[in-house]
Amino acid sequence: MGKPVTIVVGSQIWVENPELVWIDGEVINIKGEDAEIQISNGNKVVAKVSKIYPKDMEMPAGGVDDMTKLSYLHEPGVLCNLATRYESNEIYTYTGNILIAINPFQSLSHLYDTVMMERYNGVPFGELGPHVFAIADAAYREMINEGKSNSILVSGESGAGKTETTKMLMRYLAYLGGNAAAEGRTVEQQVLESNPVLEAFGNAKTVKNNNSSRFGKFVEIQFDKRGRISGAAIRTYLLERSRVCQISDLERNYHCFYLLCAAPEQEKEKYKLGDPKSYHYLNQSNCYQLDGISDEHNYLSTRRAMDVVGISVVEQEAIFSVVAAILHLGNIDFANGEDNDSSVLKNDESLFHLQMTAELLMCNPRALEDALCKRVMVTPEEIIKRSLDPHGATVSRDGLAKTIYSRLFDWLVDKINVSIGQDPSSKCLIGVLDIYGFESFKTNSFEQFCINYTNEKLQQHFNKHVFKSEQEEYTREEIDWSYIEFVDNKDVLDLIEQKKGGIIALLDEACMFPKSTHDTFSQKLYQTFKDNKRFIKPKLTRSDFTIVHYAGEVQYQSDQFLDKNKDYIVPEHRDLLSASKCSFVAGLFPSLTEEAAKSSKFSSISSRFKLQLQHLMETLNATEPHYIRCIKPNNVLKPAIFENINVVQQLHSGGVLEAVRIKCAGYPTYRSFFEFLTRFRILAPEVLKMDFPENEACEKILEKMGLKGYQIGKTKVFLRAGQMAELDAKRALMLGDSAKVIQRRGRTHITRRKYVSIQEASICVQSFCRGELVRKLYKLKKRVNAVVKIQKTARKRLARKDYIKILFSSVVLQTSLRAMVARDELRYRVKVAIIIQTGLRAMAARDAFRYRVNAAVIIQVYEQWLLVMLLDVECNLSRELLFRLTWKKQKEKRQQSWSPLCKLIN
Ligand SMILES: Nc1ncnc2c1ncn2[C@@H]1O[C@H](COP(=O)(O)OP(=O)(O)OP(=O)(O)O)[C@@H](O)[C@H]1O
Repeated sequence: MGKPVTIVVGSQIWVENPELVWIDGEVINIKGEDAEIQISNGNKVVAKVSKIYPKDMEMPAGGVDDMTKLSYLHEPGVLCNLATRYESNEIYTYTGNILIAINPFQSLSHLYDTVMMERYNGVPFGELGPHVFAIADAAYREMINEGKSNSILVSGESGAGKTETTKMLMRYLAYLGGNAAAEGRTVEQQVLESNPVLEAFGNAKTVKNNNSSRFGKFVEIQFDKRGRISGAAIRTYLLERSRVCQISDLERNYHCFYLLCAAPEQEKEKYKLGDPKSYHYLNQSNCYQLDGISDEHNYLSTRRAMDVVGISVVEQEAIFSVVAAILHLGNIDFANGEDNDSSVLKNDESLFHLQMTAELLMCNPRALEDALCKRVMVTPEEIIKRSLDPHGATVSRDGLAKTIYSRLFDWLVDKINVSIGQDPSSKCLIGVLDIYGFESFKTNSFEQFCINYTNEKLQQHFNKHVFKSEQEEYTREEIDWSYIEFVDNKDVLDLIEQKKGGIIALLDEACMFPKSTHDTFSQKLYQTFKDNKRFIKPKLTRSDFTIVHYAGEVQYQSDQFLDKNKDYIVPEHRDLLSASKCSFVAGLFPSLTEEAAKSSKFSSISSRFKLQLQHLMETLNATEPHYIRCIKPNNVLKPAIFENINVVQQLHSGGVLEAVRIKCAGYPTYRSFFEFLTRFRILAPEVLKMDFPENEACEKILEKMGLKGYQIGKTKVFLRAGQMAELDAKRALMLGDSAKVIQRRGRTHITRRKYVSIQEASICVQSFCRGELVRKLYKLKKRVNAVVKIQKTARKRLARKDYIKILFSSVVLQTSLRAMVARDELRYRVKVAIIIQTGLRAMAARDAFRYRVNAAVIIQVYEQWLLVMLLDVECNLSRELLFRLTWKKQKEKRQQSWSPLCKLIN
């Protein structure tokens, strides 16, 4: 781990926290060895300076896709990066070339579709984001290009996603190396379809995983020269046999039992099967159904998969007969027999199940009962048949069930292997290892011992590989790495597997010695390993022992070690089944002579397992390994929950933090010259001014900072653990000082700008206000004017209306008056005229009268005149003329007196 080196007041750091494992905060005070920290949840804590780690404040918000890009490669940094990425559903992250896969517990189908496969096909490693396809692609390319076998090791705790990851790997490899136009069952189809078959018989629901593989698996995919899949082989490791007879609550037995109980009625009838609740091997737990899973449907798909992998219908019938026989076998109960320590079938029900078991296994029911209730003891003198008490018979029954099931499983694996076929001419293979991760429970038995032993083996392989790849990087960069210490767990492995005096050897020895008990075995262990640092005798127990594994201490309970280690089949059981009339059942139990020929020596589960592991390690050592570490982010199996405590534990047990430690033992941080100069030029600006080559410039900076032990490679600067932090701390100080100046100037600038802008703003506001006021005033004035105008117009209209009214009235008045006057005048004139006319007429009449009178006078005169005058004519004429002149003058005088009246009339 990168040691915290330079922590100063103001440093951003990580400090231990009981709930979150690590929490970030800021150092606010340092007193000697103690630092006072303001943590991000608002509290203050005091911690030892040596126990706090610097936080990378320049880490991108979404985290980095490769842990080696972290400036500080330490546990909190790794954890924070994983949590950040998981939050945005980035479930894959590299640590160098190790892929960390965090179980999303939700379908992310877009990550695994054909488009994604096409994207990753042939793309150099690291060019695209971290992905399981990238690992498979790298393995495939390496195999094709360098002609070297590769292996992909997938590990993690139960439910972490190993099997899912393995399936994705196999799908991708089948995509890369598949025969597109092949007819019938192709090898890759068979390899892929072997999964559901193995899962049906080797997987079960546990509290940790609804589909937990109860065995380890190494799938070798063989390729021909053109990179096409030409064969495959599946090796399995350590099937959990005890599950067949014993299950805890909330767990289930192997899926195949439930699938068969959900088979179509006519099939169930054939095997005389009923409800799962009626079978002892299934009803020890109350869990029968899995949420969202249909056993009925899975039964049919398992049968289909069996067809694809080449298991004939007859063989399938035989397989399910054996599965049904095991269920019936479990229901055979025993009661005390007549003799002491003897047993008999408990009741008719047991008899029925015994008969069904015998029928399905095609063996003699009597012989089956004998095999369960009796033991044959061979002594040098004679062969004795001894009865077993009910408990002994039950143990014998369970032993038989376990043996039959494990042999059935081995047969399935062999069959799949034969059916898929191996390619003897293949030179290259890709092996995919899906193996149980490190386990540490409250009670740890023989199974956990074997599992943890496997993990120690794989850890050693992992350490060597990580160490080697580190060395390769150093060699590429031509730097000296000779003094880097190799982190090894050889001492734990020696403790377990050493030929002489290792735990396995002592266990085998105990198993061979008939009088051994777990107590004597434990005492032997305590005695032998009392000085071993990796072995602890726990206080307060008589037979437990603790091993200090690379991932932590595990306390084992040794009480069942001896029984579980015995790889032993009761001869009566073997004789019974090898004599079965069913060739399939007989084939599962080869006769003693054949088997004895195979192995004459004593065999124990642990030593057989050790041998298997040795073979596995040999295979792995001959390949180029790639590692995938699966992590289970929470125990509630729900998406989007990241429990730091769980994850840290798994990072430890999966060796990720060990890999980090190996890196830290060498040069955990390296940066290209450019990156280094970009980040640290501030520490020696004068160096950059002098135009040195990049490597010299880096060296000058490091010298100036007084660092020792770093190395300058061809393209990169390699720093020892903590040096990055030291440089960063100095950079932080310098940045701090510069920041103060910048801040001061900045603040001045900002304040000035603020002032100016406030000023401008206030002017703007003022002018706006003024404008607004004026606008309002103008508006008011405009309104007043408008009002005045309106008033004026209104008044005008009113006045005009009045005027018109008055005018009209006055005209009417005038007219009336004038009419009246005219009428009066007319009347007056008419009167006058009448008067005048009367007067005139009267005058005229008088004139006419006078005239006539005159005329008559004249005439009379004239006549007298004529008479008299004939004599005086002349005198008369003058008189006439005179008269006429006088009359005319009178007329004119009258006319003159009448003229004003005539005018008035006119
Ligand atoms: N990449 C993934 N995408 C979606 N779901 C996943 C993924 N990986 C795992 N899971 C979910 O997690 C469950 C457990 O995964 P899996 O069976 O692969 O775990 P495992 O590590 O093989 O466990 P065991 O050791 O018990 O067999 C799966 O059934 C699936 O629901």
